[in-house]
Amino acid sequence: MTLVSLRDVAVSARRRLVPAHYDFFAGGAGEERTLRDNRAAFDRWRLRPRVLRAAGVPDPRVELFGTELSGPVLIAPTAFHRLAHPDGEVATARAARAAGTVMTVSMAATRPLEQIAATGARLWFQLYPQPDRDFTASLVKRAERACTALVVSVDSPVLGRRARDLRNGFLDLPPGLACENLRDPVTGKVRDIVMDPSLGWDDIDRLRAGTGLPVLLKGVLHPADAREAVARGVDGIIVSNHGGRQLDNAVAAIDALPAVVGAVDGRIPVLLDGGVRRGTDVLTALALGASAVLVGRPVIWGLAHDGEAGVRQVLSLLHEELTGAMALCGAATVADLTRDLLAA
Ligand SMILES: Cc1cc2nc3c(=O)[nH]c(=O)nc-3n(C[C@H](O)[C@H](O)[C@H](O)COP(=O)(O)O)c2cc1C
Ligand SMILES: O=C(O)C(=O)c1ccccc1
Repeated sequence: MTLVSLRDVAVSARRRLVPAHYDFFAGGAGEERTLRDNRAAFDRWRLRPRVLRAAGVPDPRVELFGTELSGPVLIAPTAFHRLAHPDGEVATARAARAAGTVMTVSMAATRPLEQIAATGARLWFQLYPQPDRDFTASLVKRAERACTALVVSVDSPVLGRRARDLRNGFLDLPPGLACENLRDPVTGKVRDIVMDPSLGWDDIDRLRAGTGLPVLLKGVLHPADAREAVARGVDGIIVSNHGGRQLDNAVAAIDALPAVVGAVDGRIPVLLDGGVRRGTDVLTALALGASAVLVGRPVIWGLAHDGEAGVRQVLSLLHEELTGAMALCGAATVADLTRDLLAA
């Protein structure tokens, strides 16, 4: 079958995955209202293209924290890639490298960070700061050797209640798979990831003070939090509701974006994830002030479909769709993706 959109890749992935694993990847918290709304909110936007701009072939490149990327679509951190494909995160990283974009490695990756870095991909590391501060510091040290930014997930003081996983009894990885970056090098034992409800701004200050890497906060939806992040010297914000997997009834990511962009007022990059499935979704997010977007599930579906090649396909479909939509809007570069291109 020829795959002409991310929807086709998702269909193929569903056929290949064990149902409980498919549900783990696809599912959200509670009634899955936020999960659905991430998509529905993009569906509501309409574009008002410009004509006769003589824009030529669009150039979608962006620069983030001093590095140039082939386009504004990055890979969001997602857990357990080896559940989708035996190569796991190594395949994802190879695809990111081929596409010229960043892969954000999840703290719950099933390959060691050093192996993922050996692909030569540009990596960011996603961190759930652990109550054991020495352990957290040691993880940050490892990330500094392999990655160019730290993404701190701040939307998970507890794990969301996900009905599909509860029903399926999906609690943990099957034997043979583990969160390799939580393995103790001496004992070989793997720690559990702790969601820390005591995490506060002081912890963000301490993390920042302890690393030279740019620090992004992932999971910000409220403009007051965005303002606080800027005041504390945070380097970037990812507007996200964790793909609808944490707080159900949380606002759709694209609906939360404008107020956050307003609060940040250009001082640091604002990225977005949640429900990005089309080039026109990327275009909409950038027109609303995002510097770039990330995709979570589509990457998993690509992996399940065909490993590295499947993820490459997902990234190139989005790239093709975006450049096509830019051309049709008369946009030569991402700087031309302005608010006036959106109807209403
Ligand atoms: C299966 C799965 C696992 C995830 N694991 C993590 C994780 O380990 N850390 C994290 O910060 N976010 C995690 N996320 C959230 C993603 O980073 C991202 O916010 C979300 O998937 C974006 O929505 P999308 O899937 O609609 O693109 C996960 C999402 C999914 C679907
Ligand atoms: O963050 C998530 O959404 C997620 O599914 C997860 C699962 C296990 C460990 C860490 C994160």
